[in-house]
Amino acid sequence: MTERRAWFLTGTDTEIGKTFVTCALLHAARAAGHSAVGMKPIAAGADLVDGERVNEDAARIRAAGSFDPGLRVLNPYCLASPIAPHIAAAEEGVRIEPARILRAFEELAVRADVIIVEGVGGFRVPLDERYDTADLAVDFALPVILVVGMRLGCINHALLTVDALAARGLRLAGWIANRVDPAMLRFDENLAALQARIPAPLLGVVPHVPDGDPAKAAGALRLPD
Ligand SMILES: Nc1ncnc2c1ncn2[C@@H]1O[C@H](COP(=O)(O)OP(=O)(O)OP(=O)(O)O)[C@@H](O)[C@H]1O
Ligand SMILES: C[C@H](N)[C@H](N)CCCCCC(=O)O
Ligand SMILES: [Mg+2]
Repeated sequence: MTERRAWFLTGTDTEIGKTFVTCALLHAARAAGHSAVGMKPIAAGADLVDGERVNEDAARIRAAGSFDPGLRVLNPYCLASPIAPHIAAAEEGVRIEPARILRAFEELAVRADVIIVEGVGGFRVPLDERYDTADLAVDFALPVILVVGMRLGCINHALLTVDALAARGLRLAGWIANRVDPAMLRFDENLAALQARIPAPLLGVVPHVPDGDPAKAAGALRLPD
């Protein structure tokens, strides 16, 4: 039997390709013969489909997995507005309970040998007045994958995230450079600056895929050892 492996995937910001890379990693894992699923514990922004709230990230992650664990297992908290989640939750009177998220994770994890959990926004996004996504990563107790959205400003964001992970005792299993901005100037020099400073393996440089199909980026990536 294959050993179960799971990671918490975070990024340098919102809209930098966490979902894109999560899906590409799931495709890469499946191509290597693994049963692979993703999870989006908390999402902000939803459409109503047949009376059920569906978040776009959750739908993309659901489509990329080996099997469908059910939308509310894959995405236990789906808030309506595409805003900071603690504000969306407060507006709806929802309290985010970490225990419910961890139960859902166990439910899907028993059926897969590769699991990728996508955070929300960057690494320290509040979920209520005291708890944030860094606390959630600690509660998951998983090694972390960091997606760096390659655009001006990402070096600072990446290094702050690396420091924040270390401060919580989390292990950075690897990082991925995602070419979210294909027009970034001095790409190679920026990549070299990050490689020299991030104390973890580079798992891949994801090209800009014009049609946004993450399956086409799977070959540019590997899972952490
Ligand atoms: N390498 C890439 N090539 C082409 N398009 C990309 C790439 N990476 C990301 N994108 C596109 O950029 C947009 C933002 O990416 P994505 O939704 O994955 O970001 P995110 O970090 O998950 O955002 P959020 O914080 O909302 O979860 C999407 O439209 C996605 O398809
Ligand atoms: C709605 C959006 N796409 C993200 N899912 C939420 C990003 C929250 C960012 C909060 C912040 O750091 O200011
Ligand atoms: Mg996302």
